[in-house]
Amino acid sequence: MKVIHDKNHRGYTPFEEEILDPDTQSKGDSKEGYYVGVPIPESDPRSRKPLHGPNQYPSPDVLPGWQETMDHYHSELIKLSKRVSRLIALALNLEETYFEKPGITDDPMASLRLLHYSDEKSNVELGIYGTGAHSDYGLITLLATDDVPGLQICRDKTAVPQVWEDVPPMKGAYIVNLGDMLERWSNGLFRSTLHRVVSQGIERYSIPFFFEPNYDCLVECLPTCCSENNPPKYPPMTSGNHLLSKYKQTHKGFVSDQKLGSSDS
Ligand SMILES: O=C(O)CCC(=O)C(=O)O
Ligand SMILES: [Fe+2]
Repeated sequence: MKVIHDKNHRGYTPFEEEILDPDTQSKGDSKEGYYVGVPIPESDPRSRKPLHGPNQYPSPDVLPGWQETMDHYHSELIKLSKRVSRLIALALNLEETYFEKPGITDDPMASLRLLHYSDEKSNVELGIYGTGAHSDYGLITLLATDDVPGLQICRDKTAVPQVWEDVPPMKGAYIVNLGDMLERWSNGLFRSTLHRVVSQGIERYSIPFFFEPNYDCLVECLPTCCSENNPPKYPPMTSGNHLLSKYKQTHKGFVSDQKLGSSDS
């Protein structure tokens, strides 16, 4: 297929291509998806960075208006994510626009993903999931779902055994999941949400929007989140390296080329 998932992490991913919890799952997630990122033309110098480049759009003859609709929705979700980030900044005793500052999310690596789950029923004992347990990688995720249940969260990631709760679908609302980078920035004050999809044997559609900081943004403990008695718990890391290492672990089909600035971590 021409629009298959490419080195810039855009396009189509087939069923079972992603495996979000390799330790627990006996096979890949029973979902297919389509990634749409920030559209960056080849002529733009930013396209030399890993995970940056043009989107893959189906031909307008097949899906007229699709490109315009996706690009518009994507850009609206960036604006909404920034508004939500202001609440988080205020809660962390930071300037309201802290996360919008140059170098943080002024050139974000935001991915919209159109997901379709098959009617395969999940089986927790056999390690078969719609989506294996994971937390998202960035700052926040805005998740829109249809009215088919299946999403579950685990409030306490460290509890043994883990307790999973259903998240009922809510019309017209986004589910906001906190990501790993926010957990690291806030020194664990905000914890990234552990979640999974246990499919009920009914097809399901969802659209997560992953709002991730600039590729080169260094995510390190915020000054308002540490003290002498509460030193930083996580080493600093860049947003880009975190994403690249996660994609390599969880996507069978992901092969990033060695563009400027990419490194394994
Ligand atoms: O389909 C859902 O409700 C969740 C999907 C998800 O967690 C993800 O793609 O990261
Ligand atoms: Fe997720």
